[in-house]
Amino acid sequence: MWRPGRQTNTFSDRKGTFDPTDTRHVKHTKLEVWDFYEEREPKLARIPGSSSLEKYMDLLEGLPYVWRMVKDVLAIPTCAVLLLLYAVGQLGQAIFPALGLWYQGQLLNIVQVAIDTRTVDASHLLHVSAGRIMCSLAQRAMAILSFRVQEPLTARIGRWYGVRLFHARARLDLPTYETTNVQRQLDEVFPESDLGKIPVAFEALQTAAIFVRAGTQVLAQGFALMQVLGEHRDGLLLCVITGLSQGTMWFSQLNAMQPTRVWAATTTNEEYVKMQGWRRVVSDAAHRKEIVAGNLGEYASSEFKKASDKVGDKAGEFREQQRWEAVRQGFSLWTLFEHPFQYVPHIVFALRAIQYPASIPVSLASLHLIQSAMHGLIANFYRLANSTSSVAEQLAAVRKLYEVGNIKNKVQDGTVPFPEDASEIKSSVAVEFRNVSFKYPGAENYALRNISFKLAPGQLCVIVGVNGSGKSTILKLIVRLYDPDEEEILIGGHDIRTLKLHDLRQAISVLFQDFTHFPLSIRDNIAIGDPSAAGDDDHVRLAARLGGAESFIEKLPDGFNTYLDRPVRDLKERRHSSDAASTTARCGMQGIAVARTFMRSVVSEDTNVGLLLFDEPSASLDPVAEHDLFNRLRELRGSKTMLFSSHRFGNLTRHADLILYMNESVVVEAGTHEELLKREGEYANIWKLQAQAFM
Ligand SMILES: Nc1ncnc2c1ncn2[C@@H]1O[C@H](COP(=O)(O)OP(=O)(O)OP(=O)(O)O)[C@@H](O)[C@H]1O
Repeated sequence: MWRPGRQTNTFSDRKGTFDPTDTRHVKHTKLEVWDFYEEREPKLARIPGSSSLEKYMDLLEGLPYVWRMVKDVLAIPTCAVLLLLYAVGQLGQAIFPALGLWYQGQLLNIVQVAIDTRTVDASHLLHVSAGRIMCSLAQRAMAILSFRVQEPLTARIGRWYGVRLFHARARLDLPTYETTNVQRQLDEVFPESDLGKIPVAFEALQTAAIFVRAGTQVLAQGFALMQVLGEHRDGLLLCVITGLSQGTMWFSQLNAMQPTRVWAATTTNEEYVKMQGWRRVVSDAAHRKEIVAGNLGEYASSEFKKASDKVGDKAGEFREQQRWEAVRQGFSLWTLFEHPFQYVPHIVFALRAIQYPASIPVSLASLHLIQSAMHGLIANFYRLANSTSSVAEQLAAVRKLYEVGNIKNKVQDGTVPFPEDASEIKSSVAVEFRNVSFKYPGAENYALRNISFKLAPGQLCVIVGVNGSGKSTILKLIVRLYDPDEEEILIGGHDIRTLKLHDLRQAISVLFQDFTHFPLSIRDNIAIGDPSAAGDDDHVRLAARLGGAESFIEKLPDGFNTYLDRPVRDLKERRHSSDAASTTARCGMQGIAVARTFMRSVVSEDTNVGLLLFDEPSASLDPVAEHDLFNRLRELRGSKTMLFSSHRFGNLTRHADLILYMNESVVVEAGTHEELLKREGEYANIWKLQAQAFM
């Protein structure tokens, strides 16, 4: 935790928390007026590839998932062949450069022999030259092969995992989806934008390929280099010197590239803070009036100067100080010698050339050969070392990828099929709440307390009450968006927790108050109400007609194919039509939502829906449209049980078999309209005040 002393400013690039007084894990540096705290690196972190030692634990945990991933990827059609080609390309790129190096050494031998004996073995020369050229060609061909294969491979793996991840996310229930941990888990796996994103699985394979390739290359090049060295005077000496100079250069570059760890900065220098305060006073137009009217210009200047003199030259912004510190740290005794060290091999070469003038051309060529070989070798060594840590990161990513599929839903599935007898549904279903209490996850107060009521099959229940009284929550519990904390809900005489979730939800048609429109076409928005009939255009059209949306939809230029909110934006500077269309379309949204519900419940003769739930569908309608909708609902529901929530006391309550009048999470009064009027309680009072206006 960050325990603020008298800090006035803190910055941080990375998310993280630490205690600045914990000197074992946090390093404190004074950067002029700033106190800079950074997380100490583990001691081993300087060794390339070890900076993520803790990630190796992830690596172990990730291994079983990798096995699954490999099996999955190989099972994707044609991926096995593509992967094989990719592996060949990668291995080729590792082996051919080493082979080329060996041929180059052979060429040098030929030159050496030519100088010493004045003879050339022409066929050997031809053979070696051809070998050298073939290696170059093959190396290039392997690079092209890898590159060409990568595109279809990435696309195929991406598509396969895309579908899998889509399902992993789509299947989650509400309380699970709303959990912070689950959200974090999903965020880690789903990139914000898919643009140019390489699928995690392919990235992991690619990293593994780089790892294997770099390892093979190090071995092959090392081997070839040994061969070349064995045949050249001073080869080993030149090799060691070149290796040392290049290795150290890499090492210092690597250190310079260390990523910023978790850090924070603060200042306790009061004069610096005062300076910044005055700076704001004069730069912010909001203070100008008072500065001028109060004659504060001179005073402000002298105060600023006083503070500035006290702080002196240390008054830099934190970022600026941090930059200077980085520059300061960049200089060391080693950096002084680093550069001249690069020339040591040349000096050694020059000295030897003076000693053996006859071998100058060969030595020159071997120097070049050894230098470029060492360069490649060391670059590969570092690539290898770095890829070990990224292999660990990739494995962790693969594990997360698969774990998303294992997230358990909080609402547990039941085992009892519903309805056991299909004709049961046709005659609609009974609903009963037995002393149900419920709190939303993380909420302190009850959203429902001791709710009890009973609805016989085919009855109409209207739940009324002010906003926040708990009406919607009753409907949400019936479809098991959440489970009650206490007691039980029965549907058709069964505790709903025992019923198969799919069957239960299949038997219910629900229209939520805060219904949303999917970024799909209007047709699909309606059809989604009943996936089993989604392909039937007449069915969709009828649902739209019954929902009162057909005439509105037909007036749109693209009719049922109109997108209210197009998920793919045209890539041009301005958009005219789509916005205009969506403004007009908004008016018909309610109708589309009702049509979606009807698609499931009333259009089809042999529907399996026995219970209709409407959560304030008339909230945004004017009284005439509301009256219309009520009549339509009453007509169309047939014998189905219906629960209807509303904060208005109007038309529908008079037709209700049961009215639940709710206030502050409890049912205050229950009965028919007549019964409640007779009782002259709260319902009767409010009805008298409100209802006539809507009749
Ligand atoms: N997802 C949620 N998380 C936490 N609390 C919630 C959530 N949804 C509703 N509530 C709270 O539960 C209580 C009952 O809400 P509910 O939505 O059931 O009331 P309502 O009578 O339907 O009102 P409205 O018509 O405004 O939806 C309210 O206090 C509300 O703030």
